[in-house]
Amino acid sequence: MLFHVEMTVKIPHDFPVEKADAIKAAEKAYAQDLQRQGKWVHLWRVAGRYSNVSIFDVESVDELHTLLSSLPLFPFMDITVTALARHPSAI
Ligand SMILES: O=C(O)C[C@H]1C=CC(=O)O1
Repeated sequence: MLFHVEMTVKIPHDFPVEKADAIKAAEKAYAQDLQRQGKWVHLWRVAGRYSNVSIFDVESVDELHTLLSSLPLFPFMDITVTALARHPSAI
C-alpha cells in the first residue's frame, strides 16, 4: 500500500540545540534504515520549508502509523497522510 506523507517539523525556538541535534541524528538513522528496507521509497525536501514529502510502501495503515509514530521527531511534527490508489492512466 502506497501513502503520500507530508511532514512539517516544528521544534520550539527555546528547545536546547544539543538535544535537537541528537534527535535529528536519530531521525536520520531511522529514516535511512526504513529507506534501505524499501518502506520509505521517496523522501523529498519541500523547497523553502522545514517539511518533506514522502512516499511510504507498507503492508497496512497500522504499519504506517507504527513507523510514523516511532519517528524521533514525531513529537515535533505535523503529519498529513494521503492514501494512494493506482491512476487508471498510469502505465
Ligand atoms: O528533515 C525532515 O524533513 C524531517 C525528517 C524526515 C527525515 C529525516 O531525516 O528527518
